[in-house]
Amino acid sequence: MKRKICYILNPISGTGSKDMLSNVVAKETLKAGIAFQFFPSVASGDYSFLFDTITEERYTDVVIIGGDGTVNQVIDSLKHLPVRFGIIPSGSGNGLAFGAGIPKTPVKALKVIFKNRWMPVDGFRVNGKFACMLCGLGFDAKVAHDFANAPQRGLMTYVNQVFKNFFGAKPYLFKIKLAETQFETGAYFISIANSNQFGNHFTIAPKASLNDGLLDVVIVTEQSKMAMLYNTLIQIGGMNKVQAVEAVRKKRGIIYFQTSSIRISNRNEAPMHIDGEPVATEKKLNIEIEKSCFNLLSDYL
Ligand SMILES: Nc1ncnc2c1ncn2[C@@H]1O[C@H](COP(=O)(O)OP(=O)(O)OP(=O)(O)O)[C@@H](O)[C@H]1O
Repeated sequence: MKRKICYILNPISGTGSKDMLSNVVAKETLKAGIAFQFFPSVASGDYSFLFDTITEERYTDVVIIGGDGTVNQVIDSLKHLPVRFGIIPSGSGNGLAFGAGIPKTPVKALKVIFKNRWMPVDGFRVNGKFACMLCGLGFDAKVAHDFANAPQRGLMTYVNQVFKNFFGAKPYLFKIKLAETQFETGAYFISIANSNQFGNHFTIAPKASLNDGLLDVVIVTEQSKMAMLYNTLIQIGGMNKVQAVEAVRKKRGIIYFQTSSIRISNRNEAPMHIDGEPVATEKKLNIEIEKSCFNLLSDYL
């Protein structure tokens, strides 16, 4: 079947000029001899208006020009259609794209798309809500909420929000429930990761794979701020080993394990984000992997 690309471009993601970017994309796609059309992203995140167009006009690929929030919304809306998804990273973090080895430079990202190689990727559900990259509770979610209210996007705004929040950060109380064990712990934040990173190559879950059927859970427990900084560096550096799930228990420092499902009682209603987008938090969370639920254009495998 002849390829036809539906580009969905978010005009407000990240900080770069979208006019320049769409010109590059159009020029390179024409050069590659592939039919295409641009569609704007929508703030509601509901792309059902594209169902008929994609089916009737036989689009084979949907390529998102945006960040993780847009990637989440587009894939959640359209993954039941027989299309492959691609990403031209142009958000502030780009955690899924970078986790899948997609380059930041648009021309290089387009090369990956034109190669037409893809891999199945897992998603997961948080109380039924779709996630493809990362769900966070606590500190990083507070940062995501403040970032969403900031007048500007981009990496520098994100870094500013991290510093602003760091000194006032407090631990929240959680109960972790796994098939194998359960325990209560105070924690600054919990990351439930499918991609290995928050974005910007900040690898909070260095052993995470996009298609192993497992979520990497990282619990940064109650400890001094200095110890938290030190242990987070150890975690990012890949020196904190993944524990066997049967051996997971309450401990100081950072708890790191892999599981296909987890239940969390969020006792103090710690704030929550899904794929970097702030969402209303919930007291009881049921989180489950959705194995190989979409195909991503990537030559990473
Ligand atoms: N046309 C639009 N107008 C206003 N907002 C939009 C529009 N399209 C999408 N959005 C919103 O833009 C927000 C941010 O998008 P996105 O996640 O792509 O960028 P980012 O936050 O800068 O990057 P990242 O998530 O990688 O950090 C999402 O909440 C999405 O709903």
